Formats: sequence, C-alpha cells, structure tokens
Amino acid sequence: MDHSNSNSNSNSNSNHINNNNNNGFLHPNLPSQPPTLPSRAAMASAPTSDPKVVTGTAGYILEDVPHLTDYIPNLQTYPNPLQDNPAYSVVKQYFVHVDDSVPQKVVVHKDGARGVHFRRAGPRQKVYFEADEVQVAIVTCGGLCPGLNTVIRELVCGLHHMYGLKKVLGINGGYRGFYARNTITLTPKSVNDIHKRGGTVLGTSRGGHDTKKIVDSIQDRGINQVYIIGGDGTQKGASAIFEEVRRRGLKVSVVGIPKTIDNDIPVIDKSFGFDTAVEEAQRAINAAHVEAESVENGIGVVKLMGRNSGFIAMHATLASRDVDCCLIPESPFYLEGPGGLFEYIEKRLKENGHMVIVIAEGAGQELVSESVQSMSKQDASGNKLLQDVGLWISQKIKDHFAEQKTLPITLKYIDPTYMIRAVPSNASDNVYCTLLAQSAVHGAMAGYTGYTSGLVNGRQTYIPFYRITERQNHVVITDRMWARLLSSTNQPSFLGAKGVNEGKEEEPSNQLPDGHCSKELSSIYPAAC
Ligand SMILES: Nc1ncnc2c1ncn2[C@@H]1O[C@H](COP(=O)(O)OP(=O)(O)OP(=O)(O)O)[C@@H](O)[C@H]1O
Ligand SMILES: O=P(O)(O)OC[C@H]1O[C@](O)(CO)[C@@H](O)[C@@H]1O
Ligand SMILES: [Mg+2]
Repeated sequence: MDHSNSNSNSNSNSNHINNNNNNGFLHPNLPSQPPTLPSRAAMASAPTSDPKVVTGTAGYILEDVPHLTDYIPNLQTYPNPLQDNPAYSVVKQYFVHVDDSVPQKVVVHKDGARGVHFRRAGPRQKVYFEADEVQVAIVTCGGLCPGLNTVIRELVCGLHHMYGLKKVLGINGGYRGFYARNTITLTPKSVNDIHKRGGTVLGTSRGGHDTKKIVDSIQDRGINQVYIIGGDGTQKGASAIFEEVRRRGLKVSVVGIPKTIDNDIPVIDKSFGFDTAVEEAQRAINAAHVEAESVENGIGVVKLMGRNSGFIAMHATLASRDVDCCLIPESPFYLEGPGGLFEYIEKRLKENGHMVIVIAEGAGQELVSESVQSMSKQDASGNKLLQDVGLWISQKIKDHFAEQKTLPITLKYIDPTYMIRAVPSNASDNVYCTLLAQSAVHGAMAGYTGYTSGLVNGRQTYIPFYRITERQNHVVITDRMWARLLSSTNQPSFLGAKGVNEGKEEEPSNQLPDGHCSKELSSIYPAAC
C-alpha cells in the first residue's frame, strides 16, 4: 500500500491564516509566499474561531475548516487503523493528500483566478483519537427527510467497522434531547436495517437549542465526537456548539451533516433525500394527471414542499413532463388579467382539455396573505408558518371559472407533502448518505471540527459552518434550469423586463459568479474579492 503521498498532520504544510493576523494574507494573484502561521499559544487564547483562509498561486484560495490543534496544543496522533484493514489496503493511495482540495467553481475562464476551494474529505494517515477513548453522539434535528436513518446507520457502522469505535449514543428528539431526553445506545446490530424505514429512529424536534446546556451535557457525558444531522437552522446550532466547545478548550469534534428536503443549503451540489423526494412526487403528479385527463376540463393541482426554495417543484416538473404550470416561491405570479394564471389555464384547457399545476408550498404567499386575514405565526425554531397555498389556489381557480360560467372545470387537489417526506431514501440517496457519513467520520477522526460534510462538484469535502449558514440556496429564475422548465411547460414567466433584470442580480444557486466571495472571506480578506 502506497502511503508516500500522505501527510500525517493535517495542518502541516498549509499556511493557515487567522483574521487576527491580516498581514499574513496573500493576494490570490500573487505567487505564494512563505506561510505565516499564528503560534499555537496565540491560537489557544483566541476568543472565537476565525475563518481559516489559505492562499496559493494563481488566485487559489482554500476556505479551510478548524482543527482541534488550532486550540489544543501537542495533541497525540495515532496511525490510522484503516492502513491494516484488508478491505482498504488494496486501494492505491487510500489516504487523502494534505494538499488535496476541491474547487467551488468548475467552469473557469483561461485567465481567471483559480478561486475558492474546500478541503477534500477522506481518511488521513494519522488520527487524533484512540478507539477506546471515543464516546460518540448522534442527533437529528428539524423536519424529516428521506435518508436520515441511512446516515445514522452509516455513521454507526463506519465508526465501528473502520475505526473500531464502539461507544455510540443516539440523542433522542433533537437538540433538546441533550439535556431533556434519554439517549439510545447504537450498535451496528441495532441499526442494521433502519435504512429501509422512513423518518429518524432518534426522533427530531424544532426549537430547544440551548448552547450552554447542550455543551454541559456533552462535557458531562464525556462525548468527544458529535454528529449533528439537520438543515440550515441545525447547522447554525452546530456552529454555536462548536464555538462553545472551543471556548471551553474541549477535545470534541463537532461535525454537521446537511439535511434538507427543500435543497436550500448553499455550496453543496444537492442535499440527501432530494432525489427521493423528486421521485416520490412523480406518484402524486401522475395521479393528478390521471384525474385531470379523465374528465372534461380537468385540472389537477399538486402541492409540494419548498418553504423558500422551489427545487422539488422544479425538478419534479422537469422529470414528469405532464405538468403544465409550476409555481415556486422565487417566481412571483399573479392570477387576473393578461399574462396571468387564469388566462393561461383557460388557454391550456381549450388547447388540451386538461392540465396539471404543481405549486411549491412557499409560492404566492404574499397573494394568500392579501386575501386571507392571518396572524404571522412561527414554529418553535422561528420559521414562518405558511398558509396552505394549494388549498387557496384551488379555491381561487374554482371561484374564477364558476363566476365566468363559460368553462365548467373539475379540479382535484392533491397534497402529498408529508407522504413524500416520510418515505425511506431511494438507492441513489442511500449511496450518497453512505459517502456523506463516512466522510464525516474520517474528518472527525483526523481532528477536524466545526465543519459540514458535503458534496461539491461531485467530490466529498469539509465546508466551514459559516459558508453553509450565511445564506439559503434558491432557484435562480434567470438560470438555464428555470428556462428549461419554462420551455417544457410553456407557462408564462409572469415577469416583465423589470423582473428579469432584478432576477439577474441574484447569484447562481451553487456557483458563485466570478470574483464573488463569501461575506466572511470578503470581510477578512477584501483583496481576494
Ligand atoms: N440561529 C440558530 N442558532 C442556534 N440554533 C438554531 C438556530 N436556528 C435553528 N436552530 C435550532 O436548530 C434546530 C432545527 O432548526 P429548524 O427547525 O429550523 O430546522 P432545520 O435544521 O433548518 O431543518 P429543515 O428546515 O430542513 O426542517 C432547532 O432545534 C432550532 O432550535
Ligand atoms: O411541518 P413541519 O415539520 O414544521 O415541516 C414543514 C417544513 O419542513 C420542510 O420539509 C423542511 O424545511 C419544509 O419544506 C416544510 O415547510
Ligand atoms: Mg430550515
């Protein structure tokens, strides 16, 4: 087995730069200069963790993730037990090279800067934990999503089979479970077939994040690796836990695994469970189509999830080809008058005799609020509670055609949202969940912390929390994908020239345009942006 290209200490050779130390920054277009490393002692006393930015030649930027050695000096390392594992020892260069990174942008111009990169995930030659000392905790938070059980299963099995870690606790019922609920012991046997079930065997919740109480519980239970599976809110909570763990100087790796059926987490290619959701949505769309085409002037309306982002609706529409109109939160629409929804419905019914409308739950919320008196309510996590736009739009369509009396319609409304969210993950999501979980484990064992494990341009990476939590991923209606959808459904864009220009100012969903930097990067390192 060739380990010659591997490096034992993840931090060696890199010019990690702390924003307390601005003079260490290199302009990305300048040749690389000798690294300026803050001393271990200086790092240990730093009150909060600062983004770690490494620069190289030709505009190379690595937005690196924290490491336990950033604030705990002289940590002991151990050989990675995988080097003796017969399953892996045949793999050429199994261990990831310390300088491997993955570009955020794969479309480049010949004179452009190399741009932002993330640390490549995978096993390192040296690990920072001995099997017997490790107590692991796994928690799931936020809404359900297909694949949660697969991630739990693969974390438990990966920790056990790859690294010999036997003490794994499941935290019951989300964040508040750390201090208010029981824990479950998880073993490869107990999780053996949970990937075939929907939901999460650990239970989940919204609200209840109390950083101090959670870290007290981590400390009291002697937990030193925490795997936190959840969406944007959960990753913000994970970041707060990491900061508190670091402030207390604890040897605890805090790892996020991004989960959201809405696919609204930025940077990553897509979130697990999304494929399954799009596939499952086909069943509802097929049913709506069958109902609609069986009667004269039949209309099928299907509501899909997507609080602020219409990815499920957009992909389900593109996959189905039976959908005549897709409405998403990012593309405002209107009902009455020229270019409005009612005019389009009438045209489509006259042409085709039936039609299918897919609407994301967050679409048209401003229209619903205008016509329905409602108090603005929030869930326990502070997310705005939405009105049922599917019911609302179905009633509006029925009322409109009843008033008109020229076109008698039959409308069937299908709301499969929770059925879609509760199914087990499909085969491709299962493989994706396995890679995510294994990557998360390799990173924690290698001493990395304060990161989310995620797929970027088809490669597993470690992404600093602030890049995951700083914004939400939205469908960009001036991107090619939305144009494909418009051309496949033939629906009106509901946009005047003004709207198009406004849309163009948004950044593409998972790719930053040339020269665009994250808020963190531009604040600490304006020269790069
Ligand atoms: N800003 C924040 N800081 C700390 N904790 C947070 C924050 N926002 C949310 N949380 C906590 O994260 C957990 C999950 O949040 P939320 O209910 O918003 O779901 P989510 O992780 O965004 O997932 P999804 O939106 O996919 O359902 C909750 O326990 C909540 O208290
Ligand atoms: O009813 P719950 O559990 O609050 O979840 C609903 C929300 O969760 C999500 O599935 C994920 O955020 C949204 O699409 C949806 O609005
Ligand atoms: Mg969320």
